[in-house]
Amino acid sequence: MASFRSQNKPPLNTNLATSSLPIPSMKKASSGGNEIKKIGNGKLPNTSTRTRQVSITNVDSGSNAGSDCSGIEYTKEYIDEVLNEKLPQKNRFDIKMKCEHLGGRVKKLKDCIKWYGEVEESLLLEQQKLRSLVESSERKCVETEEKMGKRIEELDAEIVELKKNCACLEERLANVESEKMVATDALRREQEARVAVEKEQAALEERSQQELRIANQKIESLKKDCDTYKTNLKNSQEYNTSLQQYNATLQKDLETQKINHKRLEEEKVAIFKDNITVKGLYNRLQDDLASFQASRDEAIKKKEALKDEVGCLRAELKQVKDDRDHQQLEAHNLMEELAKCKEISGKSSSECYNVTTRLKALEEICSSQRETNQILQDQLAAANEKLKMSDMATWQTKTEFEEQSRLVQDLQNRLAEAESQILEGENLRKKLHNTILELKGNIRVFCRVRPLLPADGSNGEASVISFPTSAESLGRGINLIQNGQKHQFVFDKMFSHECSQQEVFVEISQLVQSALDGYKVCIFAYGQTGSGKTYTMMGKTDSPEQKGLIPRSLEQIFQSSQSLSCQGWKYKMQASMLEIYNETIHDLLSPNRASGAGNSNAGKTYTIQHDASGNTYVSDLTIVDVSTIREVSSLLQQAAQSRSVGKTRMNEQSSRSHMVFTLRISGFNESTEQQVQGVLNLIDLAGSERLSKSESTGSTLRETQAINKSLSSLSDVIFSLAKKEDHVPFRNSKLTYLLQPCLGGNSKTLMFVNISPDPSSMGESLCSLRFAARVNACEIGVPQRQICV
Ligand SMILES: Nc1ncnc2c1ncn2[C@@H]1O[C@H](COP(=O)(O)OP(=O)(O)OP(=O)(O)O)[C@@H](O)[C@H]1O
Repeated sequence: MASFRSQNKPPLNTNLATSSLPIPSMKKASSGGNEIKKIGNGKLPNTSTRTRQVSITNVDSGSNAGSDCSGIEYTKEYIDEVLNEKLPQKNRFDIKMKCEHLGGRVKKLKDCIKWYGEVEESLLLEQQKLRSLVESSERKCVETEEKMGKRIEELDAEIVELKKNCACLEERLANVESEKMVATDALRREQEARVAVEKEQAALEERSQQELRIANQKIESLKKDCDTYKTNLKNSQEYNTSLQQYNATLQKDLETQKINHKRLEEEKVAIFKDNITVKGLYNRLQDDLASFQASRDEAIKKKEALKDEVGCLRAELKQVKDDRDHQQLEAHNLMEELAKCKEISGKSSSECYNVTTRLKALEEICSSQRETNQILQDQLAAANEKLKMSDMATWQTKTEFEEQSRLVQDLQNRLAEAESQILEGENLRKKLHNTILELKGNIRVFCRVRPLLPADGSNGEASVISFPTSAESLGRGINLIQNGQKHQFVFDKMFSHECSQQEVFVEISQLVQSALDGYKVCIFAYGQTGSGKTYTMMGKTDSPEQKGLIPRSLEQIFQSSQSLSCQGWKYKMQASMLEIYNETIHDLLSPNRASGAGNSNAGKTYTIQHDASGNTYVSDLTIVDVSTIREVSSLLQQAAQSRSVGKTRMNEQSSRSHMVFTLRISGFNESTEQQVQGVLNLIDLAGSERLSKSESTGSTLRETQAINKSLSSLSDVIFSLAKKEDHVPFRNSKLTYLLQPCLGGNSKTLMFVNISPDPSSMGESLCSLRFAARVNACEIGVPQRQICV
């Protein structure tokens, strides 16, 4: 500040110096011939107390023109001298001299006055200049002060800032100092430790010297042993080679097991078909048997009726015979009576007539009785014939029935045998399937390429996807050509565009079956939008051939649970369905949603929780008990209607959310008291897509961003698992947190990567395939069965 002031202060003395009036010096005037002596103290007369010097040399010489005062310095002493100058005594009375003397003095004084006038004038001028200088200086001073004020304010602010910084630095200093103290402590401790270590080192060195000596001795002995070791090493190498061979054999065994597995699968399918045929035959025979039994019962009934009829006829016949006998007896009596009458001809003719009439009547009755008897005899014969026939039919039916029963028994035995074979095969299948999964220890990946659609706008000729035919990647590989460069990928299974929904399902049916055996199973479909994820998972429910994996899996689960009931298994199943839309969970089975009340589940938290045994729960989610495929189908329909679907440039009916279907299966075996807890998670992910390609805007853009974010969280989790990092970022998105138990290790997980064959989608297809290849290489551990006895 001080220096600033000094820099900006106007140089006041500069002007004064140039215009300074020197005090008259004691020089002698060069002209005028008057000798001037030093007078007074060299100061101006009382007019000024200033010590400024007045010099005649600085007065304009022009102003002294006509006077002879140039070169004279008019000091006070000089004026006093002129004033006090006395006339010389000798000329006191000389008037002329006196006049001359006075004239000279007057002239000197006049010169002096003139000089002073000029000096005054110049001083006034000087004063004016100085005033204007002072004013300008004052103005400058004011300006400078203003500037300085502003600067002071700025500097004050800077000071405040600096003070803050200072406080901050002080704080840091304090921290640093405390750290320094800690470090000093640590250093001290380290130094102590170092001293201790040094001591120890010294002791160790001593000991090591000793040990070195011993070691040298040992080396000697070891050298001897070395030869022995070399021999052992050779043996070990041979052993290693044999182990490698054994490993190769195991690999071959695994391959054989796989082939066996496949064969068993085929056998199982054949047995299943046989079983179905036998069951059909059995059912037909059962129907036949039932109809035979019915006809036998009918025949027995008929026989009984006929027997009754024959009994009746026999009773009737007996009655008729009795009547006839009675009539014959009566006729006989009458005949005897007639004979007696004829003998007694003396009796009246009228009596005779009566007897004759009665006889005739009796004969008539008798003949009619005979006719009736004949009819009854015929009827009886016919009834006997019928009975005979009926007996024969009954015997025939009985024989047929016995034959059928034998056949049924035979079929039942065959069925039981087939079922036990199926059971054995099933157990073997489970064992092989689990062994394969344990050997693989990773997420399995199946790839599916959808057919070209008219909407793709490309023709098949421009095909950029091909399937290798080499032995090792047949049915597993896919080649993709982009910009003339070929990219090759191999997965666990490859489904070309020609594969039907049933062919795809056959490959996952064992996995689905594992859910009934108490495993956690997770199947999810990944791929760009419009690549066929929803088609693969849900399919077209209105067409039986195009049903997707979800309905087919559920059908299989219900069928198997029914067939396992003969082994004592009873299952309870609970279904739930949710979607994750814009990082928010929505309950797809909520009654409010179904009733079209929109998302009126406000207040529901839907938080994801995992328990200690790796089961996942979502609070407030609707869970429905299901026991038939029909119930589940209606739930699937309800959920499909509730799901958030939109139209993008890439897909007319694009799923804008991740849909998760969960079926919890609790099984209990009454005979073995075994209990299993399986979970089947079937997930249709939202499509990955590039913002630029999808041309999304507004809310669709937000949806797309949310989808891409959660899919990128999924890939972060997968890559973190692949790198076996300590921290896996499961909590970065709702999707990954929900799938944590499936991705984290103890479940059987399968990913479908869906690919579009459209050449314009090759960029996305390549990204999807690369991601899938990383997923396939990701080891997540061995799945565990949830079982308790
Ligand atoms: N294997 C296939 N056979 C016949 N048509 C298929 C097949 N896969 C997909 N499609 C058809 O392709 C179209 C898009 O399929 P889909 O809706 O399943 O794709 P997506 O991957 O689920 O899309 P988004 O992620 O947008 O929901 C549908 O019309 C579907 O019927």
